[in-house]
Amino acid sequence: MKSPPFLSKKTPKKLFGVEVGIGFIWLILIAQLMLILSRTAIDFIRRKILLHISTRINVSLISDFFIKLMKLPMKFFDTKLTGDLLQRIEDHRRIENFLTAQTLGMLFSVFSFIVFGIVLYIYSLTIFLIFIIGSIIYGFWIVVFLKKRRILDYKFFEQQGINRNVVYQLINGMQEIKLQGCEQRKRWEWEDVQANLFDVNLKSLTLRQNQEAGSILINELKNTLITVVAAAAVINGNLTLGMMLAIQYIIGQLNSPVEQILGFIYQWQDVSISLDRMNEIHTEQNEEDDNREIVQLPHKSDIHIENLCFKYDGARADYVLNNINLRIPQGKVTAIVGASGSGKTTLIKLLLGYYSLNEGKIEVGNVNIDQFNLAWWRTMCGTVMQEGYLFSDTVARNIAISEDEVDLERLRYAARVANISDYIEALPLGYNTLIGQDGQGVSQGQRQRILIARVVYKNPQFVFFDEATNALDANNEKAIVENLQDFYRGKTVVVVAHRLSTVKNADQIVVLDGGTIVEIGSHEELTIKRGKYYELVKNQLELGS
Ligand SMILES: Nc1ncnc2c1ncn2[C@@H]1O[C@H](COP(=O)(O)OP(=O)(O)OP(=O)(O)O)[C@@H](O)[C@H]1O
Repeated sequence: MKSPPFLSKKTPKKLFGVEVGIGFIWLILIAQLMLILSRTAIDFIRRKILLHISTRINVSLISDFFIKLMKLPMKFFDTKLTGDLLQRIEDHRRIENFLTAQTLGMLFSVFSFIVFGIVLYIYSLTIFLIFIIGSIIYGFWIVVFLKKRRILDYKFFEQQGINRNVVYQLINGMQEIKLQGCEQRKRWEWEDVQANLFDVNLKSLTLRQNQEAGSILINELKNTLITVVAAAAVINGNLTLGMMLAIQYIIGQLNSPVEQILGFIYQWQDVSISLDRMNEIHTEQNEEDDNREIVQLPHKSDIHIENLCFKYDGARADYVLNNINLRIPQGKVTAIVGASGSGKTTLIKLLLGYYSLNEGKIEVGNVNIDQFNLAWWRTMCGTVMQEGYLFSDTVARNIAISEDEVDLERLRYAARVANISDYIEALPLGYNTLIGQDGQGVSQGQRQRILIARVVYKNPQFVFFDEATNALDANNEKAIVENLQDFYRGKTVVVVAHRLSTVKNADQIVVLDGGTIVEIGSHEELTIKRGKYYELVKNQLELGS
C-alpha cells in the first residue's frame, strides 16, 4: 500500500494541481479564516435554534404535566409531597436535554464513526476488528452498571424530593420555627437529609469511578494492542510508518464518537427513568372522564344525601362519616355544627365531589353528583374553605379570580358585602394593590373577607362556607352576616361554623358527632331539646352573647 502524499518525505511542488507558493499559503489562510467565521456563525445560529427547540419542548412537557395534575383527584395531593412534585418538574429537563443536545450530538458521532470506521477498514482489517471487538467489550462493561445506576437514580430522586420538601417547610414554617425555638432541630433535620444525599452521591461516584477505571483499562488495552499490531506490521513491511501514524490518528478520531455513543446508553437510561416517573403521573386515574356531560339541574334542586359512608384512603381504616342521611333544601341556609374532627369539612368536600363515596349517594335535584362534570359543578358552587388561598396578585384579581375581564361594579358590590371595601379603597392603589406571596400583608380577618368577596363576586347557585368568618371580630362578623342574608336569597347555602351568631338564623341546623348526624332542627327546636346542640352552644357557641 502507498502512503498518502502528505505523509511521504518529499515535499510536493504541486498539490492537487495547484502550484505551492506564497499565494497558496494565503489561500489556505483565507480558507482557514472563512472556516472559523462560518463555524462561529453556525454555532451562533445553532445555539439559538437549540434554545428555541428546548424551550418549546420544555414548556410543552411541563404544561402537559400541569394539565394532568389539574385533572387529578384531591386524594392524589393528600399523599404526594410538594418536594416530590417539584422534583418531577425538574426531571423534565433531562428529557428536554436528551431530545435536543444529546440526539444531535449522537447523530454527529454516528456519522464520524462510520466515516473513520470505513477509512480504518480500508487501511487494515485486523486493526479494524481489534477496534470493534475492544469497543464491544467496552459497551458490555457499561451495560453491567445499568441496573445499579437505575437503583441509585431512584434513591437520588427520592432524597432530592425530601430535600426540596424540607427546604419548602423551612421557608414556609419560619414563623413557627422561631416561635417554638426549634431552629437548631430543624436545621439538623435539613443536615440529616444532606447527609443522606451525600451517601447516595458517594455511592453514585464510586459506581462511576469503578466504571471509568474499567473503561480506561479496556480502552488502553485496546489502544496498546492496536499500536503493537501496527508496529509489528511496520517491522514486517506490511505497513509504512506514515500509514501507522495515519492509523493512530484515525483511532484517536474514532475513540471520541465511541465514547459518545456509549455515553448515550447512560443518557438513554436516565431519560427512560425520567419518562417512567413522568408516566407514573400520566397514568394516574383522572378525577373524572374528560367528556362528562354538563347536567341541566332541575328547577327544584335540593341536595339529598342518602346513607353516606366515607373514609379517607390510608392507614386509618375507620369511617369519618357514617350513615349520613340529610336533605339540604334549595334556597335555604343549612348550618353544620359539631366538635372538632366530627367530619364537617369532610362533608363539604364530598359535596364538592373531591372524593368518591364508599357507600350511599349525594344527589342534586335527582342527579347523582357522580355523573356531574365536576369542573362545571364547582363553577356552580362558591366555596370558602378553612385553608382558602390568596394568590400573589392584585386584590381585584384575587376577588375576580376566574374571569378575564374584571367587572368593577360587581367587584365593588362583592367587597361591600364582605365588609372589606373601606379597607381596600383606603389602600394607595385600591383594588390594584398587590397582596404579597401567600396573601401575606393582609390579616387573617382581611384574608377571610377577601375570600368571602370572591364567592359574592362569583354569585353562584350553591354556597359552601367552612368556618369562613371564624377569624373576624364580632362587629365585622355581625355586619357580614347581615349583608350575607341578602346575598343568600334564592341560593342553597351550607355553613360550617362554631359561632352562635352565624348559626342561629339558619333554616336548619345539623349537629354532627363522631361522623354521624345526632340532631337536626332550628335553633329554637334544638335549644328546647337540650341535647348535643344545647351542650355545644353552652360550651362553644357562646350562648348568651
Ligand atoms: N386528607 C385526610 N386524610 C386522612 N384523614 C383525614 C383527612 N382530612 C381529615 N381527616 C380526618 O377526618 C376526620 C374529620 O376531619 P374534618 O376535617 O372533616 O373535621 P371537622 O369537623 O371539619 O374538624 P374542624 O372543626 O376541626 O375543622 C378527622 O379525624 C381527620 O383526622
